[in-house]
Amino acid sequence: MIKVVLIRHGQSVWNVENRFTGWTDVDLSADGLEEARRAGAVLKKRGYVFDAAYTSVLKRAIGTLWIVLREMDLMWIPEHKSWMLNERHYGALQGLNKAETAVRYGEEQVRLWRRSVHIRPPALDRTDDRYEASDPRYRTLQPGEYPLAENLEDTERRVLTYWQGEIAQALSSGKRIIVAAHGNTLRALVKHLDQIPGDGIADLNIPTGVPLVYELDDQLVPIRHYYLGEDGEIPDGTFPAHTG
Ligand SMILES: O=C(O)[C@@H](CO)OP(=O)(O)O
Repeated sequence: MIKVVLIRHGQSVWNVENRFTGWTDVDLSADGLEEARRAGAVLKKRGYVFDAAYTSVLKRAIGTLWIVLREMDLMWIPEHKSWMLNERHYGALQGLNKAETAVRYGEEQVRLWRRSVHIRPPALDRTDDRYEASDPRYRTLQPGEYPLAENLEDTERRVLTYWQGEIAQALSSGKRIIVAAHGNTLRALVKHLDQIPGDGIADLNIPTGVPLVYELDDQLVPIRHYYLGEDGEIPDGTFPAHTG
């Protein structure tokens, strides 16, 4: 049986400020640092060991991974970073306060921007300071590949390209893997693994800093999944919806 551990980064400073974050590279909050430390301690206590780690090029996910690996005394394992595991690009909403945006555009519009699989948030303009295509970390993107705004389907496409090209192969070759990523990146991955059609994923909110374990068969089809807390396995659905 194959196991993969997914973990959403710990709470970020923009989760606290309730801002649309996307590809903005914000730090973990004090609580987020502590969530990551606890996650590492829980994984160690439960006997988990990893051979390799995968994360995005954003410091809230990288930092979470580093803290987890430090707690587990596994800082030496190979780490693979890719923009394909970045959070969903939130376009021109990045930086705006979610509650203020709901007052301005209406709750329903904001719900669609946040949770619809098909609707994209307003696009970023290429002249906007938040358009960071020239940042060195994005130099491997092809011309036009840097997103101006993504819906969940767009995110799912790139996450699955990376999953199938890199992570699935590592899992199939027997490597024990942890993936430290983001709320919507992991929702996209869960949508794929559990074959959740259409907008069925809309109500799934993955909590920050809690290991989510997927047990998979040889074909990487899920057998079962659960969160890992201080007292052991926590069935999915017992976490309150996360709004950050
Ligand atoms: O702002 C974001 O990038 C994400 C994750 O925090 O938010 P949401 O839950 O609205 O998709």
